[in-house]
Amino acid sequence: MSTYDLIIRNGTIVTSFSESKGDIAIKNGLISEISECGGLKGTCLKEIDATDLHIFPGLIDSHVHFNEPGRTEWEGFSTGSRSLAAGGVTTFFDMPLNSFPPTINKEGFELKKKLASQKSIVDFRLWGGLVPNNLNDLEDLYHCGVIGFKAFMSPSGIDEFQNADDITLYKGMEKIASFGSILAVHAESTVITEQLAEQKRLSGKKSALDYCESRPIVSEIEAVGRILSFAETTGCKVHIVHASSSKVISLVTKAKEKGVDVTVETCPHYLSLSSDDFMKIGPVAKCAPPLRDADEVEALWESFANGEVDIIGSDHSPAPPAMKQVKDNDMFKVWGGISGAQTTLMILLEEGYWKRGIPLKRIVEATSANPAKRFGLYPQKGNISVGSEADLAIINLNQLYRLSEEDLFYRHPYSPFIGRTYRGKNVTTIVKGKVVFENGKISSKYETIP
Ligand SMILES: NC(=O)NC(NC(N)=O)C(=O)[O-]
Ligand SMILES: [Zn+2]
Ligand SMILES: [Zn+2]
Repeated sequence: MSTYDLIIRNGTIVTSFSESKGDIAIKNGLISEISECGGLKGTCLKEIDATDLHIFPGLIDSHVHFNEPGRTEWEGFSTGSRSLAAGGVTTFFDMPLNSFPPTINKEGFELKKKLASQKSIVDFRLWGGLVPNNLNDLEDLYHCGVIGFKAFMSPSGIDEFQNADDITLYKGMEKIASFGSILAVHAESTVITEQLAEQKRLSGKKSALDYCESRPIVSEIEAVGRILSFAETTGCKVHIVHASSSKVISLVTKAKEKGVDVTVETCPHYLSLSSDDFMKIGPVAKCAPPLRDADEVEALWESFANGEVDIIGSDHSPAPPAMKQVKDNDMFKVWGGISGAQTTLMILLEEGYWKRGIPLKRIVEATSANPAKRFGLYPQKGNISVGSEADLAIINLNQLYRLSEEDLFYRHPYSPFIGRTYRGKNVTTIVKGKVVFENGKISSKYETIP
């Protein structure tokens, strides 16, 4: 008779391609058996009854800014990873900024890796940066094991992480293609956004609406078109992050049809908040690209439903509260970034599954299977199958609750979603077989923040 570390019984197991009831046995951090309910024979150290609950592969959040080292007071791996665990996320990919130093060379990578290994309670990978003057560091970063490279096409808001000019992009992409790696891009046009911002400044216009108008959808379309042409020429794999509009997504779809190796991410905030919400909620909802109007939000859901959105990432990019407050009535001066690491799944369940009838399989695909596939982690991650890592989120789809500040594990517990009501809550999170979140709490072993 087998002995297991953990058995989860009677849950509905959801993957990107199937949904069925069953039991899951875990040993040494891996899924060692899956059977029909009641079919598992053997003993175990711990058992979880998942009757009436759904089991998803743990989410993979391929886009967070935890800002450690250097700006740990903005977030950090301890608080950031706990918020992910609460939200059912079992792996994150940390962006190469806004940490100091940024992850643009081997030293920066090793330092961040050490800190994340000590402090994170979920699994992680690190992005490397492509910035002007670090072309000679890309190969080292690749050998360090970066999950991919990230570049900005417009200013990042952080002096030590400069946006890449076209030559840096093009040459960087030639190199990245030579290793078979991938470039993720923040695609907004510097020319368009800076000219429009300057016009607003000269006419004294600084409201939330003015900020949105200074970063129109066409600015994303122009930048995405440019990066796609570089991708076609260099053969470099490209991943467009935080597309705010279905118009950007369809540009990517057309490029895929032409054979360009490109994928696209959008974020829960673009799917659940509009520019009108931004006017009402204020600076906590400021991000770049900005929130769009309600018709755009609906069109983005269409792109999500029909599979054109490959990946959902949170783009969790917090800052200290003082930087998220309006000073001099000027929205342009507020830090651009939304805190969303903890809320991805609940938003997709409420707004997608419950309100718009999006199948759970599609949600699993965009939050887990696709990021695992795109970044070379599938099927060890992103799936529930024998031999895959036991990264799981156990979800009560019917649990109704109102999000409050006390629910948030962030270093600074603000969020544009506070006060909203959601159906569907992650109740237990398992990372490589270890229960890190249970019954609405971080497991006692991980409670103390280092
Ligand atoms: N420096 C940042 O963290 N920027 C982020 N800020 C946003 N999206 O508002 C981003 O991903 O571009
Ligand atoms: Zn960005
Ligand atoms: Zn980001």
